[in-house]
Amino acid sequence: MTSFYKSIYKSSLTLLTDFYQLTMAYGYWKSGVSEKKSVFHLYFRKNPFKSGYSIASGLELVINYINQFQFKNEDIEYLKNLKGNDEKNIFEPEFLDYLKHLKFSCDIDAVEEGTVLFPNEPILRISGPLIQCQLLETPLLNIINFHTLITTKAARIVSVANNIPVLEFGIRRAQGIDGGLSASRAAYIGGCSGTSNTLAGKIFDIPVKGTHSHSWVMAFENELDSFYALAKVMPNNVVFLVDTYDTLNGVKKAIEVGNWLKKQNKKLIGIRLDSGDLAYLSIEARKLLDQSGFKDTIIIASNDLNEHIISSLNDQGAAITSWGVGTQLVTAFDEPALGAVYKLAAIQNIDGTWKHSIKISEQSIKISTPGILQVRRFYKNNYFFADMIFDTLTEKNEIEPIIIDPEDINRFYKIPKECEFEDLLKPIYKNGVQVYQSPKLIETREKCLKMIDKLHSSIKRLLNPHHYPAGLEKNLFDLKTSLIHKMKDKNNSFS
Ligand SMILES: Nc1ncnc2c1ncn2[C@@H]1O[C@H](COP(=O)(O)OP(=O)(O)OP(=O)(O)O)[C@@H](O)[C@H]1O
Ligand SMILES: O=P(O)(O)OC[C@H]1O[C@H](OP(=O)(O)OP(=O)(O)O)[C@H](O)[C@@H]1O
Ligand SMILES: O=C(O)c1cccnc1
Repeated sequence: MTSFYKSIYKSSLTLLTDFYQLTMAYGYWKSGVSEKKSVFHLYFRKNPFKSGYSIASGLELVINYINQFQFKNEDIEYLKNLKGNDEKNIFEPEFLDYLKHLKFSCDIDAVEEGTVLFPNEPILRISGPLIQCQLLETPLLNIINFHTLITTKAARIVSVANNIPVLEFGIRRAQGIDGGLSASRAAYIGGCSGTSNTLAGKIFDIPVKGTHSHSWVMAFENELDSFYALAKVMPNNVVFLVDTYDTLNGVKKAIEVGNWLKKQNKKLIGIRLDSGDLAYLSIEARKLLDQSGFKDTIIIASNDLNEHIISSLNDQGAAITSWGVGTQLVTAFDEPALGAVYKLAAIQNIDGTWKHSIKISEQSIKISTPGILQVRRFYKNNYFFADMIFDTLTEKNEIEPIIIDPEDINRFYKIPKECEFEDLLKPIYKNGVQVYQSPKLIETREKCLKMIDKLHSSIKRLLNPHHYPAGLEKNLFDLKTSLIHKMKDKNNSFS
């Protein structure tokens, strides 16, 4: 998949960053702090779509990005010629030389793709020279924000689809070429069964699927001729779009051609409905198909579907056996950005000890969490029980089995002794060397589906999902509270 990056983006992606990252990098270098060891976390503050959970996604693309991270001659040439307001070069040659020889040397720990995750839990933890951590902020957010958003959307759609396949049909309405490719990949991780996006199929090894469009029907004298033509050209892959003129009439014509296919020892695989009342039409279509002996013929529905419409159609008893979902999935239509952030959480002192860093805000949701964090997931009876964010600087034997939600201190939970646990952040890079290999995409998809099974149904429901118990380990909560008080005192004092 790395070759995909090389072929689509022929030149380097290192400058795919906000310009202020480069000016700050210059500032760190000039101030002599560029090599100070620092720790940053990437996390989101709230689940998108009013969901009870999210799914971490995008790590393999992060790895691809990091593996090409290097200032190439062409990047340096570009930066060299940038002028400030005074018409002078912004960056001095020694700094550009430093960038030219910069070699990625950070540690990265990450939550694996397809993992269920909750607000404030780091998806990525980056530790290393301040300058490198800073330069990575924008691209890491770009990749993880979009991927996690779309995988979460797909998981929600798949979760209401009652084990019926969901096909991703979105490339025509996606946010540009990379938006479309990334969305196809992310949607597959979230449980979609295939994509109509053939390049995504080729690059990411996702099953490609499809029917035909209205223009196929319109290109022939009449609907019946168009169905016969398709049946003759592709007798093993016949799915007719039946709504070009009149849906139920279209179904009858599909049945006529289906009978012809039977005589050729072939099968009418399916029909697709793309307009009108999908509940009523699917039920009526099913009756017509069954009466004519086409009990196995599938009914695919499409038309601006989303998780709410699919859920409603199921409640209405719709006889749909496959869903085609495009626009609303690949654009995350109802909430088009995840809003994950990247915050400095600790910085090393000269003596090797760590100084905790915190960002204060009037909005408690925006106050960052200090420390070198890890996420511990507790299990009970094979279900997720609770998640604890703790500071790895806290001595092991001092970690308390109590978690407190920093946004609502009335939500605190005691972890029973019998709970098993797993730490979610896994080593991906150590001192700049990759120590993790991404699984195959199909394995990530399976893992994601299995993991969603371990979530209690109350957390998965679309409307007002139950709040999953997650929060800060007690010591970390206390540390954060005392730092907030300290910072407020310090910044409010006029002496
Ligand atoms: N029974 C149903 N219950 C709830 N929503 C439905 C039902 N049937 C269709 N929808 C959804 O309603 C929305 C609008 O459907 P509508 O029937 O107005 O479209 P349409 O008439 O086919 O229009 P167009 O031809 O522009 O696609 C779509 O998102 C569709 O998926
Ligand atoms: O509705 P989505 O979830 O995005 O699914 C993809 C849509 O793309 C096609 O529509 P087309 O571009 O032909 O437009 P139309 O059906 O709306 O006329 C297809 O018939 C679906 O309706
Ligand atoms: O193959 C299909 O049926 C398809 C593909 C893209 C968009 N809508 C439908």
